[in-house]
Amino acid sequence: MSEIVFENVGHSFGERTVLQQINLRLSEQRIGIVGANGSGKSTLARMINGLVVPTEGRVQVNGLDTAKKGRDVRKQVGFVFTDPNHQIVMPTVAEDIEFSLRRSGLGKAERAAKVASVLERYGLAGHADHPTHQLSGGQKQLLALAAIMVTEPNVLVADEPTTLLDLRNSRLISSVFESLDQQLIVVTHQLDLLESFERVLVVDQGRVVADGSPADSIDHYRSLVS
Ligand SMILES: Nc1ncnc2c1ncn2[C@@H]1O[C@H](COP(=O)(O)OP(=O)(O)OP(=O)(O)O)[C@@H](O)[C@H]1O
Repeated sequence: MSEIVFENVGHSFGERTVLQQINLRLSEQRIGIVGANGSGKSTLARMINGLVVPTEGRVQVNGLDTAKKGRDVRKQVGFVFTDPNHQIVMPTVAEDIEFSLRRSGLGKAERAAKVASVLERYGLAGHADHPTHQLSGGQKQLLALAAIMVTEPNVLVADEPTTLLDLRNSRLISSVFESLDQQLIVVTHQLDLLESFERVLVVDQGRVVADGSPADSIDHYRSLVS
């Protein structure tokens, strides 16, 4: 399992401090992050692959400092954005997934086999040749996830990966998450997704205010809003 370490981390956008005094050692397989809108969850998640670098302290992934080794960190950490339009780049579903393998060094047949396997796993097998712009929002979310997972990252960070999904596809993602071998860190407002996770963090006004089992953390989160 990977180890992600936050050491006295803070982040400010200009004058605005959005995260402060974050100290974490994340080595569990499945970790959830919950909290109110604007509390700093996405900023925290983006720090794990160096998309956002701390303005105070440091973040390390398996010993690599995200501020200094961003490229190497991103080879290990796949990131799925809330809005799949941010990461879909190719005209068709299969091409988009294959695009992720362009630097893999794999031959054409191996790439095709990997693409076929993730299409199947993410419920997109019937859509291989569909234009990506014609997919529904939920199908785009599945495609964005498939295009990251085909690269087999050590860590997957997903920022609200089920917001656009119907019940069936949300269950599909839930079962995919349960079967992943990789470390998984999910920011979500869908609390039932986290029931089987090892650890859940609650972020409130830029701080981690609870950190424990899903039941305890979710109780704490509920108490913040009641
Ligand atoms: N690039 C940026 N420049 C300035 N402020 C930003 C930027 N990105 C985020 N913020 C601010 O940082 C704060 C935390 O945002 P963040 O997206 O991390 O919250 P969140 O907990 O993920 O919220 P949500 O649940 O609504 O997605 C917000 O007040 C937001 O306006």
